[in-house]
Order: sequence, then C-alpha cells, then structure tokens
Amino acid sequence: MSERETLIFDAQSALIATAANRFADAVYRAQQARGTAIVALTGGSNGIGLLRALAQTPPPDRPAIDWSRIDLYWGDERFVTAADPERNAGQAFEALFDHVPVDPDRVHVIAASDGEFGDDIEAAAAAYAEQLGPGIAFDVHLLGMGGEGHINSLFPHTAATAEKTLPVVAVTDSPKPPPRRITLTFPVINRSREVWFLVSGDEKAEAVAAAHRGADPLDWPCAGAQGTERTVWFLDTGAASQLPT
Ligand SMILES: O=C(O)[C@H](O)[C@@H](O)[C@H](O)[C@H](O)COP(=O)(O)O
Repeated sequence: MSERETLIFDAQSALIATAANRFADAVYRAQQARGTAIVALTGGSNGIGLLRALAQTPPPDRPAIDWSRIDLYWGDERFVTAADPERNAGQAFEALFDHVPVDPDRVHVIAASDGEFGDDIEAAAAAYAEQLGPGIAFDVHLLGMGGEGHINSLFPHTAATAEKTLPVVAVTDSPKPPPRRITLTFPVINRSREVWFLVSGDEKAEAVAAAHRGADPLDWPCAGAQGTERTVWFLDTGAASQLPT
C-alpha cells in the first residue's frame, strides 16, 4: 500500500535541508538492500538546490553517500545544445556531480540537440528509453512542479501527459520554453518506489491542493504521480496554503 506524507516547512532552505538528509538516507537504504540506488533527478530551484545541499559537508547524523554506486537519470531535459545553461544535466553537474566521484557509466544523461543523435529529438527520446531498459524502478524520483501542475515535461492537456505505454516521449510544443523537451511519462514515473515533490511558493498552492484531493492528471499532471511505496510532498507554507487544515 502506497503512503502519502506531506511535510510543511517555514522556509525553502529548511525544505531543501530536510530533503537532502532524507535523500542520503534513501540512497543508503537502497544501496544496502540492492547494492545500488537508482534515482531520477529534476531541475528547477528546489531540484538543483537539493543537489547543492548534497555538495556541502554533511551534518553528523546524515549518512555519507557512496557516489560510486548510484545510477543517475533525469525526469526530463530541455532539447538544447550540450553547452546551453538551460540543460538540467549541466546545472546538476555544476551543483554536485562535478565535485563527487560518480561512476560515469552510471550517469544517464538525456541527449543534447548537438549530441549523438543531432537534432533528431525522436531518436534521442528512443535512445533514452533504451537506456532505462524495461521495468526500471527508481528508488527515488524527484519532481519539481509548475504552478499549473506540470511535472517533468508533462503539461496539462497534452499527449505526453496522456501517454499510457511509452516510458519516454519527445515534446515539441511545450507551453513553457524551450519548446522541445524529452520527458519520462507516467508509466515509468509510477513504477518508482518513492516519488518526492519539492515545491515552494504561493503560486504552487492551487496545484498542490488539486493533487491532494485527487484531481484528474490531465488537468493537473502533479495529481498523477505516486510512488509504489511512498509519495512525499516537501512543501513550504506558501505551497501548502490551500491545503485543508
Ligand atoms: O523544465 C522546466 O521548465 C523547469 O525546470 C520546471 O519543470 C521546474 O522544474 C518546475 O517549474 C519547478 O521549478 P522550481 O523548483 O524552480 O519551482
């Protein structure tokens, strides 16, 4: 039975600090249980803030992360050139992975528009699906969320959000720029053991409330993501402000 946990913090910094401690713990538990931890990362201020926090010296009660036994994937990526500062992967490397000993063979970035597949976004999406392999289950899938409820590049009332089979799709008309993106879809997100939402700001409150009342994911994509074991909402008071008390 999947559990939902909703944690509310006074400040974004406290949200990120707690998420970082829980992340280290989840990685440690996964590595103990299965030898490796498989995680899906997200961009945005909280997703990158979490990585920055993990780059700092850990507090004494946080387990040290064995970076050599972690498989890294991304929930979505902007289909821009490798050097474009908009790339989630580039931001993640700058924040953390340039500074810790990850195994390059376990870092699964989504292709850039000047990468192996050139400008062929469909080929890049198909290659990412190959990299995931059949039946992948992330130990933790991190998610940021937009004010209209988008997660990864799953926007309201779009084919990507309605996708029921393919694990990865190309988006070519994203309502939020840049228009071209590659995203994981619900069939793979919802095989994750744990799904964590990292959400701050009043402008996210309506979407947070919609997800908590079980709205239609086509209207509010955030309502469609759940972990098989646990779904955790890390919220600041602004983002939580429309939840029933
Ligand atoms: O791909 C994008 O355009 C953004 O990265 C976006 O999906 C972001 O992750 C969320 O809007 C949450 O962002 P914040 O954490 O900054 O609120």
